[in-house]
Amino acid sequence: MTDHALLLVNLGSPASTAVADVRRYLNQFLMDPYVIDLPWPLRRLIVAMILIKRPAASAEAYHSIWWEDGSPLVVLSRRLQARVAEQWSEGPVELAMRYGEPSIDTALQRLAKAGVRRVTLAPLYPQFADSTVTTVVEEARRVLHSRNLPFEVDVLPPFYDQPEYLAALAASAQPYLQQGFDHLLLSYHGLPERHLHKSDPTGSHCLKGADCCQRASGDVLASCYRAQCLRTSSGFAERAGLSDAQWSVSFQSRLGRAKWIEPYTEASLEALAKRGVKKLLVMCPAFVADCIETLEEIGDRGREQFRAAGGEELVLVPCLNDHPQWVAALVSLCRRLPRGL
Ligand SMILES: C=CC1=C(C)c2cc3[nH]c(cc4nc(cc5[nH]c(cc1n2)c(C)c5CCC(=O)O)C(CCC(=O)O)=C4C)c(C)c3C=C
Ligand SMILES: [Fe+2]
Ligand SMILES: [Fe+2]
Repeated sequence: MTDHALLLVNLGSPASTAVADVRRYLNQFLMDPYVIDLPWPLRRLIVAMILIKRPAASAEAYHSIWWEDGSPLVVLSRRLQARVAEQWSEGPVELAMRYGEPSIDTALQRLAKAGVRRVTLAPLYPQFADSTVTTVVEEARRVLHSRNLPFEVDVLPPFYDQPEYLAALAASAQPYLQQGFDHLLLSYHGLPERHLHKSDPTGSHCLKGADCCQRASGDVLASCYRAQCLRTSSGFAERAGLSDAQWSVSFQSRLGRAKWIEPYTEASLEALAKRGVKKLLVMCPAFVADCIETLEEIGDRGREQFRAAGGEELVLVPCLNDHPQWVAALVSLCRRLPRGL
């Protein structure tokens, strides 16, 4: 069978580090109602305000991490696509970005031209969030409908607790853990608390007690990003042979004034340094490819914050990128887990 395609989808990056390109990208990203989940007029107003200063600041940050062949996130996702294509014998492997290029629309049209019959859509996010997974699925649904594409489509669900994924994460971190360290911080992309309340199907879970995410199960666990981050963390720590005292979890990349899920990475970096941690490892398991949020926010600014608070060395553990065990895990997950769209 060679007519079963795989469509890998990551978040996307600006086309270049020019302020105009960063503004265009941020506008598309932040106007997504799954990202800023407010009624259109209010969202338009807030995004217009963000777009006054942020494009220039973000362009500078992108410039500091940009590679000769483009955005790290896009370059690394392309490498992953190439490695996965070597193992996916069922059909073509395409890559799309939710924002910017190549779009989901372009990729699905390419697959239609290639004559595929079935598409497995793989959002490259281990943990569920409306702002990542749902928006990818809904955009694919919109394109399929508006272009009347004839595919059978299934979707890789979040794989935050899947053994292949956790084993790949542990294998990729192993060389760094072996170097010795005082503490490991698992820093995940943050989310506004409001998003967690919205996705909670019971209306009774989420942030109402200190350990609510730790105790989550069933439908609640399936929709709670924070709970899934905690599961990834404990699953990873168990496989890596870490004791509870050796690691902790935090959430980075806050934007705006709303309350985001805690603890915040900035506060954790400072608290760990003040507690006497000298050598800190940081992993970012919400991202499967290194990007501005890992390289610049943690690798540059986070390192400075940690040192300013008295820490000595912050080592950023690379994301899974195109690690061979991750490539094999992703192929295996895409064969084993997908459910109908
Ligand atoms: C309301 C704002 C945002 C939400 C919600 C959000 C969720 C979210 N994002 C990722 C993954 C990535 N985000 C990236 C960059 C980025 N994220 C936001 C805002 C929200 N993200 C902004 C404004 C930016 C742009 C950079 C900046 O100006 O600071 C990236 C990196 C993209 C790159 O080009 O490198 C990723 C990846 C997840 C996983 C997530 C929810 C869990
Ligand atoms: Fe983000
Ligand atoms: Fe929760």
